[in-house]
Amino acid sequence: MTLTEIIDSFKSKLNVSKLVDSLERKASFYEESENGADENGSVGDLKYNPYFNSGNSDANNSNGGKISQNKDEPLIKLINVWKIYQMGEVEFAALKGINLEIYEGEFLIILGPSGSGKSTMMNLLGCLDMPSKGTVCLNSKDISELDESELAIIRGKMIGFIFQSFNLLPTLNTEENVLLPMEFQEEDRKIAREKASYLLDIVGLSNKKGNLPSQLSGGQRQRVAIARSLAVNPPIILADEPTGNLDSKTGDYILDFLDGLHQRDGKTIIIVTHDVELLRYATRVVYIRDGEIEKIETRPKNEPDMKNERGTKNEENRS
Ligand SMILES: Nc1ncnc2c1ncn2[C@@H]1O[C@H](COP(=O)(O)OP(=O)(O)OP(=O)(O)O)[C@@H](O)[C@H]1O
Repeated sequence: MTLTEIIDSFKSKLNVSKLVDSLERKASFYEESENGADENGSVGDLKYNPYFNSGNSDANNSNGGKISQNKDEPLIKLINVWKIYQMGEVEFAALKGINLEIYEGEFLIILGPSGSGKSTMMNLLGCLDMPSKGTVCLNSKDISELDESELAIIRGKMIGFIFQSFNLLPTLNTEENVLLPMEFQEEDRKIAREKASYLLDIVGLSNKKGNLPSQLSGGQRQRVAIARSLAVNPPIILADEPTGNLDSKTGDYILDFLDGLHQRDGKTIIIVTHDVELLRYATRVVYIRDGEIEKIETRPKNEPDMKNERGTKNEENRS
């Protein structure tokens, strides 16, 4: 199947939730370790690009990936949200009355043990699934009032997804995987290729444009996934265990990269994870257990002792 045929078939459905559901959610474990950066670029060493950041280009988000709404309004709001899975006669409540507001510019971590409801929450925050009860608002719009194609469009513009299993299309090469969301947004082909080229440059994969996912390491695949998530310059990056399948050194690169997007570009980052190591990046932590919010903690970003903790860890990794 050619790229055009794949895109056409996706467009005809415009139902990304089904697409995502059907994509592989469980990644194979990559034992290989890699440096996290290629010779022609290092992850985390972001160059400022006015094309993406100035807001006066013809990028899809004409405000340069920022939101023009009232800053006092949450970007995403969950009001008494329940998710109940039906298994034959049996019902299971994976989320029980969640209330949460997420604001522009946060680095929010949703932390909980296995089975606590993190992925279920991520699917609702990303509008990939609908709640059984309660309301989810994206940019002040109740998503239940949008039809599937309206939802796919607003989701496509607002949210970049990073999954632990990368969710790259196996038959598309690196560049084509990054181009895919821009094709959905009907981006001009030439501009789209320029953006893909820029994004692959900043994630250090300019020399891997023609490689299929199977010809990349785990860390490289995750970097392709990050480049793809940034393709339409979304204001929100939503990541499900973004380092779950990476060695700790590559994981640190990926997190530093996301941290740069947060600190430098003001992007709103939301990560769901069970890994307490990631908390040092957060401005707010939501602890969930058994489908309920246990507590919410606001954290000073990059406290000195946290930096030391990170420095020590990186030193250990280098040795
Ligand atoms: N489609 C489904 N049908 C029935 N039960 C489900 C379904 N999806 C999830 N669950 C249940 O809902 C609960 C929350 O699942 P979820 O995947 O959100 O947890 P999680 O915190 O992401 O777990 P993990 O960290 O192990 O991925 C679990 O008990 C799980 O068994």
